[in-house]
Amino acid sequence: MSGKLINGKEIGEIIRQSIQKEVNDLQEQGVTPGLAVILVGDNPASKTYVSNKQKSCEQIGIYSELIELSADTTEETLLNEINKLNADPAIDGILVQLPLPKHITEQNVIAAISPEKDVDGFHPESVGKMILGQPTYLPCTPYGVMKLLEYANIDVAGKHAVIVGRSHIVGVPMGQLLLQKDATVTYCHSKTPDLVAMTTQADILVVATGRAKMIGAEHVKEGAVVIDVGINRDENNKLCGDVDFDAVVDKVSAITPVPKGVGPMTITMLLFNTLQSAKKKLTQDK
Ligand SMILES: Nc1nc(=O)c2c([nH]1)NC[C@@H]1CN(c3ccc(C(=O)N[C@@H](CCC(=O)O)C(=O)O)cc3)C=[N+]21
Repeated sequence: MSGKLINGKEIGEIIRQSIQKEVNDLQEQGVTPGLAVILVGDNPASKTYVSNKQKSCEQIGIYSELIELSADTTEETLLNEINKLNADPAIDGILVQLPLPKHITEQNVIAAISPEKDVDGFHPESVGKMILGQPTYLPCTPYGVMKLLEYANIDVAGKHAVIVGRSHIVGVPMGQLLLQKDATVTYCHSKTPDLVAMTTQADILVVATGRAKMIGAEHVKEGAVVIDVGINRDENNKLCGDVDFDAVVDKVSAITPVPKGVGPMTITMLLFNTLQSAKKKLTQDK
């Protein structure tokens, strides 16, 4: 049973050790990677995520800057802040915590981030390059999932990967990255008429819907690999995924838990992308 668990905390830790080594090397050359996080409003979940990101930066020697703006901040003010960070040589990566208040148009904000500092990989230029398979910042959550599969020795080529959820930040790029590793990819979403008929065909099932425990035993094929991207609170206010872990664990060959699954990998890949950005600065300056 224990061999089944894909531990994102442990795998993330292994990757962070090599990032930390590279950060140290960079610092010896006089470069400190810097990440700016902009938080608009005071959503408690967002605050927790942001403080996790900051702690992780601190731990491995990445400079981090938090810009906190009130919930009624105008789009114009936010765009001004982004422009300042675009021009700030101490900042290699800019992350605007999503979701944003409704009066702000997310696409305008994402498009304002310099693609050179787009460590989330959300800018249209980054998305385009990802789809074309060109070097770019890959979105941290799908990238983290690919690393989990790699470290868990799960070969993707020729497998049928079924993605549940079609968000621009997880579901859509997830399918793209799996496709690039030669998986056969099926996307499912809220308008899919017979979800069970689709998900039971999955060798690799990735769930990113934001609906607590929506995937049960009836959705999974015996021996499937299940990746749970969801982070929700259950009826007892306990952290849980989009997958009913207890219901499927005996049926699957491998599964990511929540917490300690995909979440820590998202942050790990954010640190990785920030390091890559800082490394570019080094070669450009010389
Ligand atoms: N521009 C932007 N980029 C993001 O990457 C982004 C975002 N906005 N908005 C919100 C989501 C969510 N997200 C998480 C990252 C790590 C954990 C994480 O580390 N979770 C831990 C602990 C969770 C806990 O204790 O609350 C775990 O799953 O083990 C969770 C959630 C990044 N997001």
